[in-house]
Amino acid sequence: MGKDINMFHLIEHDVSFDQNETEAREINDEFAVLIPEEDLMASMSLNSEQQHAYESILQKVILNESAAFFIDGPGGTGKTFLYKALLATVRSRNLIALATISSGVAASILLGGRTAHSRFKIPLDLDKNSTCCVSKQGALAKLLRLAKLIIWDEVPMSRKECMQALDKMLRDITNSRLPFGGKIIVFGGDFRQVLPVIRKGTRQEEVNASLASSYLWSTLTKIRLSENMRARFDPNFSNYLLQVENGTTPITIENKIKISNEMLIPFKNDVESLDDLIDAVFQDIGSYSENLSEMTN
Ligand SMILES: Nc1ncnc2c1ncn2[C@@H]1O[C@H](COP(=O)(O)OP(=O)(O)OP(=O)(O)O)[C@@H](O)[C@H]1O
Repeated sequence: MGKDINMFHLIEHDVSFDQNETEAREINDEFAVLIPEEDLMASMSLNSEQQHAYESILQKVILNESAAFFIDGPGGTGKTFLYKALLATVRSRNLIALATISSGVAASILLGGRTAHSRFKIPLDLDKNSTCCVSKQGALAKLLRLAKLIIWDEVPMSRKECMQALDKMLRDITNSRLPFGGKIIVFGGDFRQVLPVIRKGTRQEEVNASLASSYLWSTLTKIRLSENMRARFDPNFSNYLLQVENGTTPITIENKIKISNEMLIPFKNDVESLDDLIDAVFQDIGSYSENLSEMTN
């Protein structure tokens, strides 16, 4: 547990926080999250797989029906694009949608995004009986009960006990036996990317630690995205990426991935080849300072 600020005697009188004020702040902060125009428009340019996911999830929000999804998609298939469309649509109806993600850096990609550990108060030392440090009467519990949609991206890299702790806590604060207390949860990620880190663990131990090995896995509706939107104008490259992720690329004798010749920049010398590489990857790098969104995309 954190320390009480009053222990440090920084000022003469004790600092106390009013429960109602804290509640109001937690909730107002969520209502105050900006909704970018481009996220609102995103729902109009979804591909057919994203559209199917978007409609299935939104229908549950509209009907207020319990549901838990897993969006399974290799890198670049538009998972983040889909979350942005969902968050914007739900928030534009003046409803609370919480955006969380397993890693800190990535939390900044989704507006209002927080790490799942911080948002749900998941303890760092976890075992199968752990639950989140959320008081049933507290401000966070109230916010979670109000939330119409909870998104947790990059879930394959978190240990299953994290999602199980969330499940237990939500059942507790909602007094419900339904998975995740009947809330609408969208997990997403790609098991081909990063699995939970287990110190000196074997591949099997990593798999056993992941959500796919949890009792929760069978309760999730799986929706697959397969069209690589990042490399959609380059089908050869997008097929190649999929082969790498599926472990089906040809490998060289040193057990390294073989990159096909058309993807290689021929070596001339250190300086020229580095320039060629930068030009090939970034094309018009000088223009990026004027257009940040082009750089991030
Ligand atoms: N329907 C769409 N229309 C136009 N652009 C899209 C669409 N879906 C995704 N994109 C674009 O494709 C790129 C990849 O999408 P996104 O970042 O959402 O993929 P991702 O599945 O989250 O990838 P990763 O797993 O690598 O994080 C982004 O530039 C995004 O803006």
